[in-house]
Amino acid sequence: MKTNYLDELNNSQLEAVRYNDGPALVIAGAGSGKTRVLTYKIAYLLENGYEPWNILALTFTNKAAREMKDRIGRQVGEQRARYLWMGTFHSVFSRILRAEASHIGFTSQFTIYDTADSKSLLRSIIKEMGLDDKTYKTGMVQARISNAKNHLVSPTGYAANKEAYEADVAARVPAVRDIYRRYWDRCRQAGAMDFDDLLMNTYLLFNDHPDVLARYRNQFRYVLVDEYQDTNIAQHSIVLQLTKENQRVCVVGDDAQSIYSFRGADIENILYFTKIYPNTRVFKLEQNYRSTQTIVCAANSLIEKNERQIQKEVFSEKEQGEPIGVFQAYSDMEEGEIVVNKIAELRREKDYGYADFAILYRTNAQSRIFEEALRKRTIPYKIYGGLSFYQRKEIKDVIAYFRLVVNPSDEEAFKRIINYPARGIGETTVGKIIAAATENETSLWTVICEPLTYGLVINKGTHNKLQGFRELIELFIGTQGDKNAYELGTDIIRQSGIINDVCQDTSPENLSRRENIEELVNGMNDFCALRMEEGNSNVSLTDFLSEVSLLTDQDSDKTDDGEKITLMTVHSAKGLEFKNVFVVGLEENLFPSGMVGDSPRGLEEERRLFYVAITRAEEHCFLSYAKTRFRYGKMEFGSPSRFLHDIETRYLHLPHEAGLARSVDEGASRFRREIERGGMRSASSSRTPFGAGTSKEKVQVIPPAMPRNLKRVNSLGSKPTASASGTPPVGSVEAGQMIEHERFGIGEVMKVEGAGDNAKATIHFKNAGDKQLLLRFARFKIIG
Ligand SMILES: Nc1ncnc2c1ncn2[C@@H]1O[C@H](COP(=O)(O)OP(=O)(O)OP(=O)(O)O)[C@@H](O)[C@H]1O
Ligand SMILES: [Mg+2]
Repeated sequence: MKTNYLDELNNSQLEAVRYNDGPALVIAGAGSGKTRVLTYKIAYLLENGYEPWNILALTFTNKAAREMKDRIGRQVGEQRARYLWMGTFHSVFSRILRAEASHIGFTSQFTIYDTADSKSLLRSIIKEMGLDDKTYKTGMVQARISNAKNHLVSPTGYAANKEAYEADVAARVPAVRDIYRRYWDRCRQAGAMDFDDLLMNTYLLFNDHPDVLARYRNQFRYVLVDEYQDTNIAQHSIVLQLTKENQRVCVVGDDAQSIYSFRGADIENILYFTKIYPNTRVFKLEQNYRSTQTIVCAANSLIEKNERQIQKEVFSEKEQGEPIGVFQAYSDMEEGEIVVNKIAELRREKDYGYADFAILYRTNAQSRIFEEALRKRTIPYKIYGGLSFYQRKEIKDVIAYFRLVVNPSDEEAFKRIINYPARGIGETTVGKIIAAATENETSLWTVICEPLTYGLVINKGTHNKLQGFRELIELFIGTQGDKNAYELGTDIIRQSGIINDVCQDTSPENLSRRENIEELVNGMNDFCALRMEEGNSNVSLTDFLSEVSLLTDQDSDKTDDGEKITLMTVHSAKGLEFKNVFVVGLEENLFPSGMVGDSPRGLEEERRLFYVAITRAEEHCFLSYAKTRFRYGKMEFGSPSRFLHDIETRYLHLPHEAGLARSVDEGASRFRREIERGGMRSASSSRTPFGAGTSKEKVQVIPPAMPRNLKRVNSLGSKPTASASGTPPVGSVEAGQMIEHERFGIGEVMKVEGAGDNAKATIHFKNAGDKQLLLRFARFKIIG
C-alpha cells in the first residue's frame, strides 16, 4: 500500500507544498527539508492536474535531480516521473538549445567547449592579435569574459560599456573587449558553446524569439529551483523570462549557504526575489531533521558571526549527540592517519558502512594524503568532483616525463609530452615520427635520436626542436644515477618548463594544477625520506614509479557497490548528507582560503562554506588541522583556522582529550602521565583553545628536517632550505622512550638494534602503527 507522503511533512513544509497559487520562496537553514519540500511539491502537482512535462525543476547537481526523480517515481509511478524536466541549469538548457539551435545560428550538433578548450582558443587569439601573453593571461581573460556572460553582456554590450572598458584599462588589459569579440565569433564559426554560453544563449534565444519563449512558457506551467542562493544573473533572468507571466514559481534556498560569488552568484538574488515578485509568499522552515542538536547548535554559533544574513532559527529534536571532535595533527600526513583511524574505530564500534563517511576539504590537492592513507588500509573510497589524484592531467604529464626518463622506448609517454609544454612540434611531425618508427619497427625515441638513419623528412627548424627535446631527456637520463627520485623529479618539473606553464597565471585552475604538482613533489619527498629512514641508500625514480603504478593498479573497481568513503571538496558537498563527516585542513590560509586575504566579504563567504561543511553531518562531525603541512614545495607551519574560534567551545571536544581518550597500552598511559605532569592546557582553562596562547603546551613541533644526505632543494623554488635539527644523537635512543616524529607524531620506542650508521629503532606510533627507522636519518626528538 502506498503511504501518504504528505504525512511525512511538518506543518510548515506541508503549507509550502500545498501553496501553488503564486510565487513562493522557501528560505530556511540547512537540513530543514527544503529539497524535500521541492520533491514533494512536484509529486503533489502531478497528483493535482499537472503533467510531468509541464514541470521544470532545476537542481544543483544531476545526481540530486536523479534522486528527486526516483522519490517522485515511487509516489506517482516511474513512467510518469520519467517525463519531468529535471536537471542542472546547464543540462536542461543545452537540451533546449539543441532543439532550438537553428533560431540562433547553430546546428543541433553544436560542440560544448570545456574550460581547457576555451583557454586554448583564447591563447591562440591572444597570440594572433600580437598581444603580450604575460599581460593577457588566459585565465584572467577567460574570467573577465565569463563574468560578462554571466551578467548577460554580449561583445557589443561590452564594447559599449564604459565601466567595463575603464576597469580593463585600469587593469592594463584594454584589449579584452576585442578578444571577447573574436572569441565569440570564433566559437560561432566552430559551432561551439562554452559553459557560460549555455546560459547566455538560452537567455538570448528567449529574448530574441518571443514565439519560442511563448512555447516554453506554455509548456513549463511550473518552475522550481533548488539552491536558489547560488544562481547567477543569467540563471535568475531565465527563470524570470519563463515565469514572469504566470507567476508559478517556487524557489528554495538558504542565504547562509551562498558559496559561489566567484561564479557570479549573488546573495542579493534571494533577497531580490520578493521585489521582482511582489506577491511572493515566504515560507520559513525551522526544524532541522538531519543532524544532532549539538551539530545544529555548533553550526548556528558559527554562522552567527556573519553580519550579512537573514535572521532565522534552526533547531533539532534529534538526540543531543556527541560534541564535535577536534583533532590536532603534527603534520598533514598524520592528519590523514588520524582520520582514517577514527573511521576504522567508528566502524568497529557502531557498525557503519563505508558510505556513511565523508572527508571534506577546501582544495582538491588535499585529497592525496587521504587517498594514500585509505589505500594503505585498503579502504574503498570515491573522489567526487575531481579526478583521482594520479588521473589528473597535470600529474599524468609529469609522470609521463618520469616514464620516458626511466624507459625512453615508452611510446605513450613520448606522445604525451613531445609537445608539452608547447615547443612547436606539431601533429604532422609526430605523425611522421610514428610512421618512420612503425616502418622500421623501432621506438619513436630511436627515430628522433637518428632521424637521418630512419629517413625522417623534416625541415631544419623542426629538426632542432626535436634535438632540443632529446637533449633535455638525455640530460635527465644522465643524472639518474646521482640523484634520488625527489631531486630528479624536481629537476624535471623545473627544467622541462612544466612549472612555468602552470605558474603563468593565477587563475583558480592553474593554481590547482600547480598545487597538485606540488603535492606530487611532496609525496616524492615523503617517499624518499621514508625509504631512507627505513635503510635504503638510494631511492631512484624507478622505485617511485613502481610505487605509483602499484597504487593505481590497486585502485580497481572491485568494490564498486557504492560502499565507499566519499572524498570531495566542500563546494561539491552542498545539498548532501552523511552520517559521519570529517572537515579537514582547518588552518589559516587554507580554510579560510589564503586567496580571500582580509576581505570581510571573502571571509564571510568562507565562513558560509564552513557552515555548509558542518551541516552535512547527521551523527558525528570531526574537524582537524595540521601544525605543519607541505605546501608550495616546502614545509609550512600552520595556525589553526580562525573559524574554530567561531564555534562555541561547549560544542567541541578539544584536541588533547580526543588524542588521549582511548590510550590503553602501557606506553600510552605513561605518555598521558607525562603530558599531565607537563601541564597541557585543558579545555576549560583556556579561552583560546587553538594555536595562540599555547605557551603551556609541552609538546612542541620540531622544525622540518630532512635526511642529511638528501639535499633539500626547496622543491619547486630555487633556494635550498637549511637542513634543520631534529635528528637525535644515535646513542641516546632507548627502548621505552616516548618520541615525537616530524611526520608520524607521537610514538614509543619498542627496541633499538645495531650500532653506528646501522642503528635502527622499532617505534610504535599512536596513529601510524609500527615503523622501523634508521636512526641516522630519523626525524624525531625524544620527549620523555
Ligand atoms: N518532516 C520531515 N520528517 C522527517 N525527515 C525529514 C523531514 N523533512 C526533511 N527530512 C529529512 O531531513 C534531511 C534534510 O532534508 P533536506 O535535504 O530536504 O534539507 P535541505 O533543507 O534541503 O538541506 P540543505 O540546506 O543542506 O540542502 C533529509 O534526510 C530529509 O529526508
Ligand atoms: Mg537541499
